[in-house]
Amino acid sequence: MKKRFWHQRWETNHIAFHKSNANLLLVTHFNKLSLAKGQRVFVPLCGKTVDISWLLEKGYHVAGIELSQLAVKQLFEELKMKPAISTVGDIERYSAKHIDIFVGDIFDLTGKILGRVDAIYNRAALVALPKKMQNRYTAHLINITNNAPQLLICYEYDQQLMEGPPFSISSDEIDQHYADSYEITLLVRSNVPGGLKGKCAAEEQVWLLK
Ligand SMILES: C[S@@+](CC[C@H](N)C(=O)[O-])C[C@H]1O[C@@H](n2cnc3c(N)ncnc32)[C@H](O)[C@@H]1O
Repeated sequence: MKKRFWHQRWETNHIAFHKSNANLLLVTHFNKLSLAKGQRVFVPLCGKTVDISWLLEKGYHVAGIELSQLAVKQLFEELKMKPAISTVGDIERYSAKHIDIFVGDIFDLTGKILGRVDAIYNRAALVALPKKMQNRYTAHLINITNNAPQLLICYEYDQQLMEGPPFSISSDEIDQHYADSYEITLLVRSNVPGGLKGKCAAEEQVWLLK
């Protein structure tokens, strides 16, 4: 996906991926990461997800990265927080109490800029990237977070029936991306009611990578 694609999505408010309630799979399975309050959760490709608000309410600190400055401005408005804005290299950082959101391309984000990460919440992120970017993304994420444990939410469906995003990720692909770095557990696999985008049968899967 070209960066322009995502900027246009935000500019035209074409953001069906954005949900108004915290993701039920996050709420149900986040405790499997065994984090203590005050630990820092990284939300890659975060958009303005209300999952960030849920994490903050539960007492976690949050870091995120998002390409669209518009999305990040809306996120802080909706959180009713006034961020301090600074620039580090090609990246802007919007910071407020217990939250740092970086604005820019995740591939420009280094481990040093990101800082400590205790866990990753990876929803609508890996599946948002085309196949040819996925290897680079998963390796980069492991590198900049020092192999932090992850809660990863993916879809699996017949990619011939629908174009992404979201893209389909098979169990074999999960193994290819993560088996060298993590112990992989499939927490849940369930059918998407009505199919993905109402178009094709799909499964949603939650993976715990520790
Ligand atoms: C499908 S949306 C998901 C947003 C969020 N995770 C959620 O659950 O609502 C994918 C997001 O990734 C952002 N994005 C795409 N490519 C990116 C990149 N290379 N670096 C940072 N963000 C990116 C897009 O702007 C978009 O907001």
